[in-house]
Amino acid sequence: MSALTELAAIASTEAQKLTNYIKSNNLPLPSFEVDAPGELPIPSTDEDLQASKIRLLKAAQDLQALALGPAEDLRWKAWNQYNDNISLHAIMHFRLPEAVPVNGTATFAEISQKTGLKEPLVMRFVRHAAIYHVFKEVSSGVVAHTAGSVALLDGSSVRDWLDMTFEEWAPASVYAVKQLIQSPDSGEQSDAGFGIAFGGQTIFEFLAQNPDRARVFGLSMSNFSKGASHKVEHLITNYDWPSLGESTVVDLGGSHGHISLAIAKAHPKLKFVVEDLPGTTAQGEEMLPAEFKDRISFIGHDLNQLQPYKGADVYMFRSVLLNWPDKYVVKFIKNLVPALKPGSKVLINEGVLPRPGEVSDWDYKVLTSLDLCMLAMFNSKERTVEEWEGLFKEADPRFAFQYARKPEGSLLWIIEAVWQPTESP
Ligand SMILES: C[S@@+](CC[C@H](N)C(=O)[O-])C[C@H]1O[C@@H](n2cnc3c(N)ncnc32)[C@H](O)[C@@H]1O
Repeated sequence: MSALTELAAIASTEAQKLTNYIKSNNLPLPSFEVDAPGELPIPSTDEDLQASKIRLLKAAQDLQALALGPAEDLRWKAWNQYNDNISLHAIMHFRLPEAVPVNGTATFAEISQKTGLKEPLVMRFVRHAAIYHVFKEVSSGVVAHTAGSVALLDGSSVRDWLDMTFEEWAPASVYAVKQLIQSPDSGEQSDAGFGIAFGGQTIFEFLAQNPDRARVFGLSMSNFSKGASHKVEHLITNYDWPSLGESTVVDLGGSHGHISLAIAKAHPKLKFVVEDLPGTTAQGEEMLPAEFKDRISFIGHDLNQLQPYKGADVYMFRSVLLNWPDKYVVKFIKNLVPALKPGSKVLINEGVLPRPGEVSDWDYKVLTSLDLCMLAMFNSKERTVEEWEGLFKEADPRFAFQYARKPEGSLLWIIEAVWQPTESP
């Protein structure tokens, strides 16, 4: 068997297995049509089916690479990644999805009239995006939605993510390598690719001055936390919250408070203090449902300053420290010390960089690309377990590192250290 036929056989076997499950459970089959399911309808808890899906994805990706050969594969990968995004970015920015009725059609001229984008440009963007099933041209010049274009409608979960990717993350990635040439030894966020693209600002300085973009960033984080690998449920069910009783948890870099809110719903005895930069916490306060106002409060706080809330039981960093170079992570942990009481826990819920083969191919791809994204955006990185442990030691040897474990299906690990001031010098 050639590698090509072997991969095709794997793809066929796995696709059949997934289809059998979907059919035997009378679930909707995946398609590009407007009424297609939002995701492959297989349970996130079924490891066997999830592994099957990952083998299918890997086989499909490798098939394309082999069918093209190495030079052409690289040529088109690099080229398409940039150009595909032009049509998608334009479709999002000029709100083309809103200009087409979900179960009807609109002409290029009608879309142009509603969006203000010139008709020839509407045609170019729609025809290009339709290649990857975002819209379809049902007859010449007449456009209908697909599952992909519906996913971009206002209020959909992926829209903010794409918005943030196009507006902030993509320009940063273009300059990632330039940063390594200009300032290879820098330990500063402001030197990252983002800084080169945005006049020396860090993303957080930029967001502080652009509340509209801060809102999109916050919503993206909240949506990301709903994706299978970053679901907050992994943290809710795999950390021993019940043993804390009536405790207070400080959620550092807690954005609009969506993580605290989700944990608060599941564990009614806990109280939360969400800390973030003042603009973000002000937005979070506005968005907080009234029934949680007695259990969730907000403090505008810069991680660079000493921790203002003293004596909490848990200080939690979730998806925060990966944004910072090592010296800042050490500083942020040190800044907690004067506020800690013996037994206070520092809980970290962040990615851990695995070695090749330690996690599925899909997870490995997500984590390594997140690692590079951290480089471009923040001059930072994803870390190994040993690196996490080392950062606590460097911050203060009186932290007792407890464990780092990965909940099943989650890309975010649960890492805990306890403040034990009497046990070490
Ligand atoms: C990647 S988001 C994570 C949000 C949330 N914890 C989650 O899991 O979805 C990082 C957060 O850190 C906040 N942040 C960045 N710099 C900060 C600083 N100097 N002080 C406090 N928070 C900061 C950002 O505003 C943002 O909300």
